[in-house]
Amino acid sequence: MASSAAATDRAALVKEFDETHAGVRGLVESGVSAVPEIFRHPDPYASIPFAPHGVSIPGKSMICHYYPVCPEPERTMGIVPHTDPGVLTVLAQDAVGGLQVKHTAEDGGSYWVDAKPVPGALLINVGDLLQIMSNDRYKSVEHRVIMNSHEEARVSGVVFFTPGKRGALDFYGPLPGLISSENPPKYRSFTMSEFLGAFFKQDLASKAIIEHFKI
Ligand SMILES: O=C(O)CCC(=O)C(=O)O
Ligand SMILES: [Fe+2]
Repeated sequence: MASSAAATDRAALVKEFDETHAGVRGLVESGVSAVPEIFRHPDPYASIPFAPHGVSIPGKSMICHYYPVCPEPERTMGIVPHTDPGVLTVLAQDAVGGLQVKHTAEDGGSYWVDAKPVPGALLINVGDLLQIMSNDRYKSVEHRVIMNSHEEARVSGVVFFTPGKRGALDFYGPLPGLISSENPPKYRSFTMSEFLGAFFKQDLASKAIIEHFKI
């Protein structure tokens, strides 16, 4: 994150620029070919461990899924049951539907519930890392996609948020503030490279990562 001194300097420079009334067109007309410093924003996520990842910020990745029309949808699966490995997932689906979430009832029995498409809505999934960081306060959600249409292809867009800090000394595990003698850690700590290594070694099996780091 930029220091407050740097932020103040930038604010002063922007004000000075505004007062010239040159505007961006003025800059172009005077032949400026590189983006001036005042238009370059400091990375607001630089000091945040769970930074979302855009063009240059590690920790966020986007996948778009295309599920083609299937002549026998009941004989296949769009995506097999799994939990997402990261902290949070943000998902947008079209109107075709097919996403299902596993619900476990109080008697321990479980069944699949349709996550019906709602126009304009984004769906947020808790991932394995959030389950670990919260020491099981939040549980990662098991989900799958069934092929439920004979006529229409399905499209979804998914953004996975994972920690941006991936150094050899950046450890993850249950957050210290949540741990006490009544609530001892249920998971050991690990680096992101160990976590991602464990994820890529397994197939998509639900909760496998959670089990891997359990104490
Ligand atoms: O397509 C969907 O609705 C779900 C995709 C998904 O679960 C995933 O990419 O992890
Ligand atoms: Fe998923």
